[in-house]
Amino acid sequence: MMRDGQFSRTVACEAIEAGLAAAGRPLAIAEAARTGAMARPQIDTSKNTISTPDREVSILLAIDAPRIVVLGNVLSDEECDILVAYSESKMAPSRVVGGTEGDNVLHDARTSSGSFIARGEIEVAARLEARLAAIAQWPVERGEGLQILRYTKGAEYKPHFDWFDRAQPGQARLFDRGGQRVGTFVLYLNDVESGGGTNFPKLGLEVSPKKGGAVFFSNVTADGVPDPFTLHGGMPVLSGVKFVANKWLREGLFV
Ligand SMILES: O=C(O)CCC(=O)C(=O)O
Ligand SMILES: [Fe+2]
Repeated sequence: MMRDGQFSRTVACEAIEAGLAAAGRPLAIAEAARTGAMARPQIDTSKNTISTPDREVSILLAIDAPRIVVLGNVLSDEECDILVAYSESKMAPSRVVGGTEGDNVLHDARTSSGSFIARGEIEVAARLEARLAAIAQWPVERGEGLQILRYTKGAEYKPHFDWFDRAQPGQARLFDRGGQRVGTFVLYLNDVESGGGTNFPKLGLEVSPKKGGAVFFSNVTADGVPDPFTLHGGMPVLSGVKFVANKWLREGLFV
């Protein structure tokens, strides 16, 4: 594409992505076919650790399909504390995507409180975003901001999918800004006294919250279609409090 007589790859990519989104096509898959790039976020689990620009992250568990990777040492204790302190002042009851207009609504299935930190809003967020981009080999520009959640005793998030469903009223328009949610990081920001694991009921798997650790899962299969085995939830907190940060990775640019 020409702009001021020069070829602009960014502008060309944006135009292609906008066209594919309008046609309802999976962006990352089509782009992967065209450029040889990856179709979904990918974590290299061939070694026991991953080097990021500023931190060695450890791999604690890896499952191929659905793709799930449990990670340790993703954040320092201090980074966790900063994110919790920063977000606590602006917590509001969590909502789920569910309105007929694609809006967010209150729902019994999700009883946490939450707040958003936009990409790069604070230095710690920017640092973490660069780290997660290195871990998942997925550009920062294809990620949403951070969603911080606080679960007090008894609070939970019942099993659900993170991907958007075109067939649901109101959800189709969520694809307009960045396409499908192809990957999820749930980052644990504190140690929970009891309860509060992230469970995958179709797999019989429960990930225990561990401060600074995380679970990553790919919401789509290698073919780019939603993976029903990623059904997951936040188990009720039995004692103590639980803080997590969610980071959702999109198939296209999230701007
Ligand atoms: O709190 C958890 O362990 C999971 C949270 C989650 O799945 C979500 O917020 O979408
Ligand atoms: Fe989720």
